[in-house]
Amino acid sequence: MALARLFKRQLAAAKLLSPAKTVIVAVSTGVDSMVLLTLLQQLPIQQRPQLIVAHVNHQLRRQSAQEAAYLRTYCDQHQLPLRLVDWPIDAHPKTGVEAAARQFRYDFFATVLKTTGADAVLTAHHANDQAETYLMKLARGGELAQLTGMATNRAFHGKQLVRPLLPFAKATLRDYAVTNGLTWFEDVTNQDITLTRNRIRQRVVPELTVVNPAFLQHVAAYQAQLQALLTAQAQMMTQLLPTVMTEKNALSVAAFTQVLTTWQVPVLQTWLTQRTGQVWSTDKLTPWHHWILNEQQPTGQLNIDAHWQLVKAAGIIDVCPHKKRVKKLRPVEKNMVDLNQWQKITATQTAGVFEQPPTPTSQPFPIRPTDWPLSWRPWQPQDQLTLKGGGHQLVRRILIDQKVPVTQRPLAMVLVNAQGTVLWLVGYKVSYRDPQTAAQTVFLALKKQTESKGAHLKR
Ligand SMILES: Nc1ncnc2c1ncn2[C@@H]1O[C@H](COP(=O)(O)OP(=O)(O)OP(=O)(O)O)[C@@H](O)[C@H]1O
Repeated sequence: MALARLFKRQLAAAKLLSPAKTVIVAVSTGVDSMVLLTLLQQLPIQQRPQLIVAHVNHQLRRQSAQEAAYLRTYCDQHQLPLRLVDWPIDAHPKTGVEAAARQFRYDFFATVLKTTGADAVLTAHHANDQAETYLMKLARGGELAQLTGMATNRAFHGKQLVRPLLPFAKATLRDYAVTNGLTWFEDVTNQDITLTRNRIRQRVVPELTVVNPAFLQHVAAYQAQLQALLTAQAQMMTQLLPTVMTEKNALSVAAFTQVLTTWQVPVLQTWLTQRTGQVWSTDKLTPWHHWILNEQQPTGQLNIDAHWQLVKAAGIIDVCPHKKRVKKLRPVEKNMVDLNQWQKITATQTAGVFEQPPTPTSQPFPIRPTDWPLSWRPWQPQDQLTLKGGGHQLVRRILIDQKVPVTQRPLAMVLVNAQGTVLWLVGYKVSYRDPQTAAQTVFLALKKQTESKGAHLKR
């Protein structure tokens, strides 16, 4: 049948159509992920990757325990290895439960990936999920690039996160489930139309599908076109940028005005991103663009955020850190680690170093006697982590790479040893250390209590 054939093509594109590969199948027991699991099980044995089922019992609904029990029986009957974890009720935050559940889920998938040495995590996102997210982002506003949507395949903890059902409509998956007599559980919260996604799912997408039955395909086609345009724009920028930059990587106003007006804002955006390592939204850039071109104001300074300012003089624009800020930096306060104790290290983060893992997502770390005492402190500009292979990466760079919002970056904390070496950028990355060189393993754990606005939209 068409679904099975196309599905196989998706797996082949991700290079997973082989018994030599191992995949983690994220199964929620909803119809989509039960179809994903069944399609994988139906693959011919000589092509089927090794399957490991992963499930998080979020303990958010009364039927959660029933779903977990069903999946346990299902996996027993089909001889499928199952990794199941409970999200402890006392770890549920008061607000932002959805985002926190998602964070816990992906942390768990990452742990399973690491401990099993699997090649990929597979989720059952489909074309309706893609269109819903697209419409939500359209309504919310933001950068055009965000409308490109979820990728079928993206990097995930050094491996892949693959969404092989992305080309398929939910209705196609449901038909498959009914035809093949699958058992699944409906999420009762899906009926709650006060939730934005559900309102779009139940009201907007069906209406647009009445307007044109090919609506889902059209969303996918627009996203592909947009991706192609963004790629072309990025190439264009690599050609334009050198024409406007001085030897010291500042911006020459005379050269900048020679650029076609429509390209000036993207050029400014690319230049600023290269110089600051931050992403700047287009709507913020418009007034700065006017300021740069304003001949009535040949010199001056413009604060563009809490850290950076544009400086205009002698026909040159440069971007520099605020001097005032640097002077105002307070001396770094350190807090000693109490082994086997949760410690509130910031207003929103509680972390600890333990001899036994207190949560499934705790990260093992090989510790040496000379490391003690350990301390928590805010990160400093020179802080860096050791990478496997001996290289180093600046904490600043890690926060940028992980797309931590600019406002959140100063709040990040590090765990340091007695020599001041950074062992953990809390919540983001653990420094590499060869286990052979350590006497003991400790476990680094974090309880998060925050939700970032719109975090449930992140893919
Ligand atoms: N409790 C769970 N256990 C295992 N996998 C899950 C669980 N919940 C969701 N998934 C996986 O994630 C996919 C998407 O689920 P869902 O649409 O509910 O998540 P989302 O929060 O909207 O998406 P995302 O996880 O990308 O934010 C599911 O099809 C399934 O593969």
